[in-house]
Amino acid sequence: MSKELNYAQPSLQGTIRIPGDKSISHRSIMFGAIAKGTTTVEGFLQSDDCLATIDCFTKLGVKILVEAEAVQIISNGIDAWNEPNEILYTGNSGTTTRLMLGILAGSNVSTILIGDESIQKRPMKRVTAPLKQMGAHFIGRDDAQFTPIAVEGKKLQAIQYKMPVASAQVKSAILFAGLHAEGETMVTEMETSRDHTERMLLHFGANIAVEGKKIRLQGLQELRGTHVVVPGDISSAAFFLVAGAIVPNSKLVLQNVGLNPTRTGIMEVLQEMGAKVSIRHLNNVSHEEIGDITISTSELIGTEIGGELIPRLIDEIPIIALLATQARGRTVIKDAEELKVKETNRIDAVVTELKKLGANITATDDGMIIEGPTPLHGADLFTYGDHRIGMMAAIASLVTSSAVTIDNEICVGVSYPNFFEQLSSVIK
Ligand SMILES: O=C(O)C1=C[C@@H](OP(=O)(O)O)[C@@H](O)[C@H](O)C1
Ligand SMILES: C=C(OP(=O)(O)O)C(=O)O
Repeated sequence: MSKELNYAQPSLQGTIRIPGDKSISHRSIMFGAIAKGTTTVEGFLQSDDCLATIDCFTKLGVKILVEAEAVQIISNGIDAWNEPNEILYTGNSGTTTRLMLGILAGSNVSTILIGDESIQKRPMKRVTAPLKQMGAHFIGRDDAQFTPIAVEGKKLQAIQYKMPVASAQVKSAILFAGLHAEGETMVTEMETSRDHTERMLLHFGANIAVEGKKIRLQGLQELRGTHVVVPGDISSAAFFLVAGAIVPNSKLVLQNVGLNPTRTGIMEVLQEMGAKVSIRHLNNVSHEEIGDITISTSELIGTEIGGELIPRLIDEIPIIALLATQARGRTVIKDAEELKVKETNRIDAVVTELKKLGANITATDDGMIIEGPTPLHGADLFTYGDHRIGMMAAIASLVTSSAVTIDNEICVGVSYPNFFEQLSSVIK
């Protein structure tokens, strides 16, 4: 369904409680299903992607009760799962698809995984190849590069794996498989990526050792159900961080934001660009840091973003590109080829759509170059069915001189179902 966004010179004021982190919500269900006993989750993100994860485990016979943000998972452990009589549908979710491949590889069930049109184009060999080295058995298009993929659960062997790509999904798929493999699995990262899997392993009582970019996990450990509190998603907060900084006369307080350092690249970029941003009420929940962030309208300057920062802000790049259109000077985003294999090719999508609004932005092989500040005007924008492109377009419309229309507002439900309600609540 298309949506017209027409805000006449708004200012943004107020407080938003940021909904649950998508990565942590997925993992809370996965670990709850693997562990023996009852797991309770608080602050769960009821978005399309996370519900796809719940649906997969329900089909495997795990009992999962969802009541708004509270979830209860009752499981007798991975060995008690049923062989499903239906195909597991992972929807639009790369995280569900790749992590499930790692989990199912070492289970004792046979299953088939399929996703939506976007998932069917996203590369899976980055997980199926190392998992095969551990003894996993997959059948799928192009040597298990693309879904649908059939998985026959097998006894696995530990692996020592040096990652060729900075990806938390690849790391996590191997760690999940390693948990059900004989011996000690060691993963060495190229760059540090989000470490929610490692932290949740600790939270569920597993023995895991992390030394710099090396992670060691002893196989065949039994996990026990526990209570998990999910912090707010900094990738969702990012849209309001940028809105608060670029919309005139604005001040926003974002509560309950996850501040795990493997995710806070956008905070460093905002500070580097001169944004008026501060953090208060730092706290810890379930092995994750949280806090409240205040942001106000700022004079911004261009910056360079690359190297180890990229995995720590990978999903925020579309909205950071919009931020850069309103900053003085040049912003260079590099080392971000991974954007090409997200829900859509996010280098092409961001550059094409921001150009329609009048931005001075050029695609490069591994990112983009933006010159600013540029006044933006309205246009009909295409989301490519990608939630992060849809939300970037909505935030852009707050600073355009005329209306922006987006072709699909529903896609925001993948990670942020109440995005438009929360946006409306702070527009004055
Ligand atoms: O592990 C995760 O929860 C995620 C890892 C990242 O993907 P990659 O591992 O492909 O970089 C990120 O883009 C995705 O939104 C969530
Ligand atoms: C890339 C994303 O998620 P996934 O890989 O789980 O589809 C995202 O949320 O931006």
